[in-house]
Amino acid sequence: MRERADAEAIAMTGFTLTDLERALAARACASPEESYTARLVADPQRAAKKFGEEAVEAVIAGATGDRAALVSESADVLYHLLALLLARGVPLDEVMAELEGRTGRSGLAEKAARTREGVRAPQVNPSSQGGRS
Ligand SMILES: N=c1c2ncn([C@@H]3O[C@H](COP(=O)(O)OP(=O)(O)OP(=O)(O)O)[C@@H](O)[C@H]3O)c2ncn1[C@@H]1O[C@H](COP(=O)(O)O)[C@@H](O)[C@H]1O
Repeated sequence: MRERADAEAIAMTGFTLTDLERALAARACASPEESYTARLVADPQRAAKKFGEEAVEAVIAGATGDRAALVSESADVLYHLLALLLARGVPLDEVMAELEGRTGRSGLAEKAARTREGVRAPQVNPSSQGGRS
């Protein structure tokens, strides 16, 4: 029941990562005294470090099965990932295009296509725009 209620609440929000990306871009030029985003964008190394810290916290929440913490930490991860992308001049659209290029091919098929030495086998899906790292 709880999970169904959560799903209904999620369906009601129209807020997207693109909305958040726009909000961060608007804050990036603010004073670092006024904006946490501006601090991160001014210092990509710090943005990367914070992203890593938040990712680890999400890992712990996921491993322990703490649902509320996983939601909260996932929000931190997404925020910090967008801040890192902004700091490094990578538009979210570029990441989405990378993901779109992976559609139509199972992750397991891609994994199986790799050689044991880690050398990438030729891509067999013509719709795929690029490989995975
Ligand atoms: N979504 C977020 C968001 N999520 C997390 N955080 C901040 O991320 C920080 C990380 O949490 P920590 O506990 O690690 O913070 P900390 O220990 O104080 O951080 P450090 O001193 O280690 O850098 C906190 O200060 C949170 O407030 C966020 N800060 C901003 N946003 C969004 O960005 C918008 C602009 O924010 P500002 O740039 O601060 O105006 C906001 O309106 C929000 O929409």
